[in-house]
Amino acid sequence: MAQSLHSFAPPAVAGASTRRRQYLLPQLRRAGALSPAVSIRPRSGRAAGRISATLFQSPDLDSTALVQPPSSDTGGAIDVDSVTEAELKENGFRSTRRTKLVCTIGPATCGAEQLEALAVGGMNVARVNMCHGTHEWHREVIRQVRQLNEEKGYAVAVMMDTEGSEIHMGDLPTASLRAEDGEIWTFSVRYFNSPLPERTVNVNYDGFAEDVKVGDELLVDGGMVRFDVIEKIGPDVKCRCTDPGLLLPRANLTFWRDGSLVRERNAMLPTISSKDWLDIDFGIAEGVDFIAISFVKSAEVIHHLKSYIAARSRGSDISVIAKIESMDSLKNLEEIIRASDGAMVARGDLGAQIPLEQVPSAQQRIVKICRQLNKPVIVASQLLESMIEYPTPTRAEVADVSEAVRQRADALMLSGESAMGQYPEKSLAILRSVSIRIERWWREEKRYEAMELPGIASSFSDTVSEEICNSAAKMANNLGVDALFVYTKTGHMASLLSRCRPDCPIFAFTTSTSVRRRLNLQWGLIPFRLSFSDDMESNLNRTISLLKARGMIQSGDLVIAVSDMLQSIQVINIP
Ligand SMILES: Nc1ncnc2c1ncn2[C@@H]1O[C@H](COP(=O)(O)OP(=O)(O)OP(=O)(O)O)[C@@H](O)[C@H]1O
Ligand SMILES: CC(=O)C(=O)O
Ligand SMILES: [K+]
Ligand SMILES: [Mg+2]
Repeated sequence: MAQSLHSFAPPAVAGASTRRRQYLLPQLRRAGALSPAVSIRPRSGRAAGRISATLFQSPDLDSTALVQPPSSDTGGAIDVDSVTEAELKENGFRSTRRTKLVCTIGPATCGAEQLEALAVGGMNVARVNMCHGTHEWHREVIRQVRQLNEEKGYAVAVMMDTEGSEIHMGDLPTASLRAEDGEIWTFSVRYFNSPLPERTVNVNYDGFAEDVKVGDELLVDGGMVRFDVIEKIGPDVKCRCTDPGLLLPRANLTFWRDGSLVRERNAMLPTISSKDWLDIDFGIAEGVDFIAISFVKSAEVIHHLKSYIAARSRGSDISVIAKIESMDSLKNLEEIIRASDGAMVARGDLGAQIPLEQVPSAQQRIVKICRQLNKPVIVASQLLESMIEYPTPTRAEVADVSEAVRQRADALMLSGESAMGQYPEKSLAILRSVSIRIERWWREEKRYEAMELPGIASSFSDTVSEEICNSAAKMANNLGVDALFVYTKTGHMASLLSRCRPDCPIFAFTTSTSVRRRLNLQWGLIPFRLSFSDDMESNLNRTISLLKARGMIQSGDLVIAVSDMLQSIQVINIP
């Protein structure tokens, strides 16, 4: 029997069903030379060009043969996020933040001024949660972010997070309701025409009243508030509050029996509901950069969605992020991450599905697998939960943020802290300062972790890229260079460098604004948009003069450059 969820949203349009044909994704193949070449530029006088340290270079890749007319739309321009530019100028390369920051946008931050304050404060990605708000509301947020990017030179990417078909409460008559110890509340699947009776909340899952049993424990938001089920009356389930607390609109519900999570027919619910498909169509139409899929159970759903996106939005490169927040997703973790473009450790719901004490090790495992498979990973939920109400974090929260940074997660995420909290900007500032401090401590202590980075390439050309990036990152550490430069059309080489988590920042030059925004989620990357040719010599000369003119690099800086056109490693002393 098909299970159904009430979406508490306009009814799904007929035809937008979940049954879609599966298409095979054309494998992205990077064109490029296969021959690795290592060349070293003299520490002074760049005009001397590439000198004889070339290890191996095929004759047709001779630098003179590579000169090509620059692409037409070049201008002389180089685009970089204005916040990063200011940071580079002020503090120099080394002090830039490597950990990326995602902010959930909600009522506290949806205005233009607040969005700009977050952009200035270092928000790399704005997340909108489709659990809340209307398409009009989300469209307006996305439009404002894009406008800020265009007018003020930020490069904030947009992530849409699907609702997913898990069981949750409906909307509430007020922003929150407080349940007190011993109170009797009704959880109902009934449709109420008029305002909800007192101490009553809706449940979105039709099978709820049938599935729960008297004696079950009902957890709101993974245990923030708890109830015992005491009686079932048709569509109504009467519960006694045992752990008091605040009920928030659409809070997640789980029920437990004899110490384990109950997964009755709700386990059959689709990962992507019909409402989610409508939201995904909306996200594609609005050109979001990332779509995060809630409650992923298997790799199949990711393949399915990726082929759908490829068919619906030719040439677009929306990344699909798998949210790891269920037992099934942990069971199929590696294949899910392989299929996705990135993952989120969604600790809120994860902590409601597995015992809380298992969440830290799950986090560590997810972060590690993502790093090995070269997928960006976001650590999310409750990082600074107390800052929803208070202007300073608890010591324990700072320790939690530090641990995620120390694990070298690509990104940290604010949820309620930025969506509806009292101190969104302060919360972001805490993430920023803790990230910078821990990153620096790590470098000072030279705590190079001995993480094995397995080969992930599927072709010889990719293997060459991987070897080049691994070597370049190692050279960068050993030589103490100031920055790595990578010229990359698809962003792949940039992510391979990021995977190595080198000591210095990585300047990633890419020709497209969408690749540039996507790279914003990855550890240590400073994405620039720049039109470049296949002639690395002229690319480098042009980049160096553009960056020098803008005060982002200085004479005497030492840089290592790699590219996915000419597979080489160059050591450059900025003249
Ligand atoms: N667009 C919005 N409109 C109103 N409130 C919002 C909105 N987005 C977030 N919120 C509020 O902020 C809180 C935290 O937001 P967030 O999106 O991170 O929820 P979450 O429960 O962590 O995520 P998920 O629902 O994906 O598990 C929500 O519980 C909600 O109260
Ligand atoms: C972010 C999210 O979905 C969670 O923590 O559950
Ligand atoms: K969600
Ligand atoms: Mg969740």
